[in-house]
Amino acid sequence: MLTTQAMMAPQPTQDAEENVYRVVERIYKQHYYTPPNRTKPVAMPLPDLSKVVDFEASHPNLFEIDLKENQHYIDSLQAYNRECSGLDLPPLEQWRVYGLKGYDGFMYIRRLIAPEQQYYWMERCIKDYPNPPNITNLKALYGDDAGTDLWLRRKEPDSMLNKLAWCTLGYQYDWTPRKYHKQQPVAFPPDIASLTTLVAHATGSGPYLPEAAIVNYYKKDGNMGGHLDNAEYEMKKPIVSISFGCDAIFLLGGETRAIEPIPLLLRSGDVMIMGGRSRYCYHGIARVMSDNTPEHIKHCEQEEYKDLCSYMKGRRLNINTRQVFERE
Ligand SMILES: O=C(O)CCC(=O)C(=O)O
Ligand SMILES: [Fe+2]
Repeated sequence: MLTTQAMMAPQPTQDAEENVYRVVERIYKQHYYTPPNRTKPVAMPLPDLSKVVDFEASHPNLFEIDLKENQHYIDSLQAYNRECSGLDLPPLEQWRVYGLKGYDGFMYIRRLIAPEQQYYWMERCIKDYPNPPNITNLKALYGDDAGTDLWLRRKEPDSMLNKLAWCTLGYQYDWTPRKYHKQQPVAFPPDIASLTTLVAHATGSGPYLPEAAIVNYYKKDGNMGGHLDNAEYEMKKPIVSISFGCDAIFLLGGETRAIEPIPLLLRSGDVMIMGGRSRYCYHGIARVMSDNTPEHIKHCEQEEYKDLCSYMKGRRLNINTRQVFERE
């Protein structure tokens, strides 16, 4: 997978029929144009969003999934997780889980992470995860320590916070050969491990060992090109993907770019489980909806999170985890 446009390998030109993924991506992407009497480009108006699947509304391709069968196991796991990292998730019977027709193994949990908890995760993403020994996109450009204390140093003239695009946790993925380094991984954050293990168990994908994660930092109107995540040796285990900040239009495509992708609206606090067929499908972020900063971020009432929330206006964060190696 590729996180910044700068890192994207040039794509061979394909006609529209072969690359319908790209065609749909262009529809939703933020475009700019420079009117004749202006010097600065202006944003084009929003495209028609009526085809975007919104998990907050009903849609013929969505169906609700009942997880109650796993209740006993999840109760104990949840108690354990709450103790070790204070994840304050709703009880399982309140989880609203959706499946998507045609994508066996794909699940979407709506509003799993309450606004209060979202502040915690956004703070971790911005203040902690980019610090060494974790690796960020800044390392290749500015050296090993470039990701250190980005938040504390945000007001310094040479602050690099705005250039942060991704950080990798656990087993380090090397973008050039597109492989994982098998050497001793960097310690995986226990809070992300608890949350994603719990989600995987609750949705029937346990045991799950999150061994690598990517945190993506999207700027205003940002996007991520369509890609496959197929570098993991274990592909039967899902990618667990969590959204924070502005809404985004995610495209879930097929096994090739010739299959038309479905646009999905991802919202802050929602969790997506890309398992089964969807684990092998092209996907990406066509657009961050920067005008839709959620209320609890736009008008944060909590003193300690006000600065963080003001930074998050127009932005989006995503944490996604992978089990890299086959076990048992
Ligand atoms: O930001 C997202 O929701 C998608 C991220 C993604 O696909 C990736 O990092 O591989
Ligand atoms: Fe991906």
